[in-house]
Amino acid sequence: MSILTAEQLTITLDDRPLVQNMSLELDARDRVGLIGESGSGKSLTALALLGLLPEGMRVSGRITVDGRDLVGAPDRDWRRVRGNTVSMVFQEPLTALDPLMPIGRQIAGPLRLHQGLNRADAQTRAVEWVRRVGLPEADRLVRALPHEISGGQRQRVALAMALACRPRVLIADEPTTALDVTVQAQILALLDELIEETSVALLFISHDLPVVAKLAQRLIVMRDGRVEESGATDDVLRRPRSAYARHLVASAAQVTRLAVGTVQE
Ligand SMILES: Nc1ncnc2c1ncn2[C@@H]1O[C@H](COP(=O)(O)OP(=O)(O)OP(=O)(O)O)[C@@H](O)[C@H]1O
Repeated sequence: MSILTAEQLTITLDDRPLVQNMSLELDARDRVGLIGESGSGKSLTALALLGLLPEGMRVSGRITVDGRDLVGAPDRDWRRVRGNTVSMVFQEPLTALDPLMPIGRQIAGPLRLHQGLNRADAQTRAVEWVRRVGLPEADRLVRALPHEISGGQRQRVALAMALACRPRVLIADEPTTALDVTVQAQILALLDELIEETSVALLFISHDLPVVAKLAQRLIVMRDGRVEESGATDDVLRRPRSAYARHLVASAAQVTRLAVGTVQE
């Protein structure tokens, strides 16, 4: 049985469809990339999978976690899943972090809530995670507030928070878009290592095809709220079927050629 599925997922606001008939399936160790231009419905899909859609949006279709349909389920059922079975990181880590709480306590919070660890054990685990995500002086850093560390470090903390409870699915929505290119590459390499090590299934959302292609084995291409094309990453890159996917691949190839040209000059 798949861990997480969406079937015929449709999201509407005032009868206007924003996402239509979206389907996806995530099994253990799957790495799926969701790609499309701005406004294509990627983030709303992610929020729907977490039961976090803005007020007023309506969802139809099915979203199952371990076979159980959660569309229309009460928030207490979603809370049991969110941050536990299905976890997330977003573009701006500050949105996930409490500005007034030391980062160690923020990583420890979900461990106490979902895994029932006591304060001391949760804090010890938080220090281990801070170390694991490559942050220096973990013992000291757990006492820092989010604004006292850099953007890249904050995204490492967000990854630690997301993975500490050993979720089975990680949804990462543009997790490196706000970072500069060097830091972006470091976070992607860390993410790659962590998902390999923890066997977590990954849904990686981005508008940047080369970034997605590096991490994902399968791609889902969205446009105007619909799935335009999906398939193995290699197939989509080599033989894009839809005009839109061809355009994405051609633009990415052009950017790569330009970048290579710059290096050679
Ligand atoms: N809170 C909201 N209220 C009204 N419309 C919204 C809201 N959030 C998103 N939309 C609309 O839903 C559609 C899909 O948006 P979504 O944010 O999912 O796109 P996206 O592919 O994630 O884009 P981006 O890459 O810019 O984040 C867009 O037309 C957007 O304008």
